[in-house]
Amino acid sequence: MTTKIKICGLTTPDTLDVALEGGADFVGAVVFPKSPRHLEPEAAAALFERARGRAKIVAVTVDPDDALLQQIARTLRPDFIQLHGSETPGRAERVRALTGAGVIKALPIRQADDFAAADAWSDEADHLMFDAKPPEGSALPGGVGHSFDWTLLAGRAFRHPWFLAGGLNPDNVAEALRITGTPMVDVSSGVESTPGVKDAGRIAAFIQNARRS
Ligand SMILES: O=C(O)c1ccccc1N[C@@H]1O[C@H](COP(=O)(O)O)[C@@H](O)[C@H]1O
Repeated sequence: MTTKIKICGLTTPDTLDVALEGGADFVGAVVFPKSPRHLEPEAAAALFERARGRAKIVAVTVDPDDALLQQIARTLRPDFIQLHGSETPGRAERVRALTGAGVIKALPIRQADDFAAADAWSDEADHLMFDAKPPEGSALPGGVGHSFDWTLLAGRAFRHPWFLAGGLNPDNVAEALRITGTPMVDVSSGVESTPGVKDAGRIAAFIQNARRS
């Protein structure tokens, strides 16, 4: 089966177009003011309209309150809300009701027992995303280019197609696919020249290398 690809934290028309022309399946807008990739919902809506119907639009959020979810639903109208904070499974139903979007839940992984949280989400999330636990003191829960030990995924099965995230880049995505057999990959800082600045060549190379694997 073809690997599904999500390019996250896009902030410019040029780099969004490279992702779309390369055939990205998901494109992500980060709505989190502490992130160097942050876009206000209205700005994200204006930028991502060109992606509608071409790739699934994902709003990446961290513990969003109801008002923010409603604002995102009204403006950006994403296909998915990515929950990248300490949301509980009980929150998913409310997220769906407020936004009409599907739910991607990111779970931070450092060691084998971190996968225990996946069980409680298996009925609640459309897709789980296994991302590396960020280093101590990091201001961001994701988007920091940190990876976890991919062999921790060996022999695990999940109810829905899931994403591998954290520290992926054009040079390691083939190996990540070989080791984990993940059906979906997600990348942000690994296709940037500096934090928050996407690099068109790296986006194209990432997609090409993921597809070739
Ligand atoms: O990208 C961000 O700034 C961000 C902010 C807050 C929550 C999540 C964020 N990014 C997500 O983290 C993954 C992994 O990032 P990376 O590839 O290791 O840089 C990214 O794809 C986003 O889904």
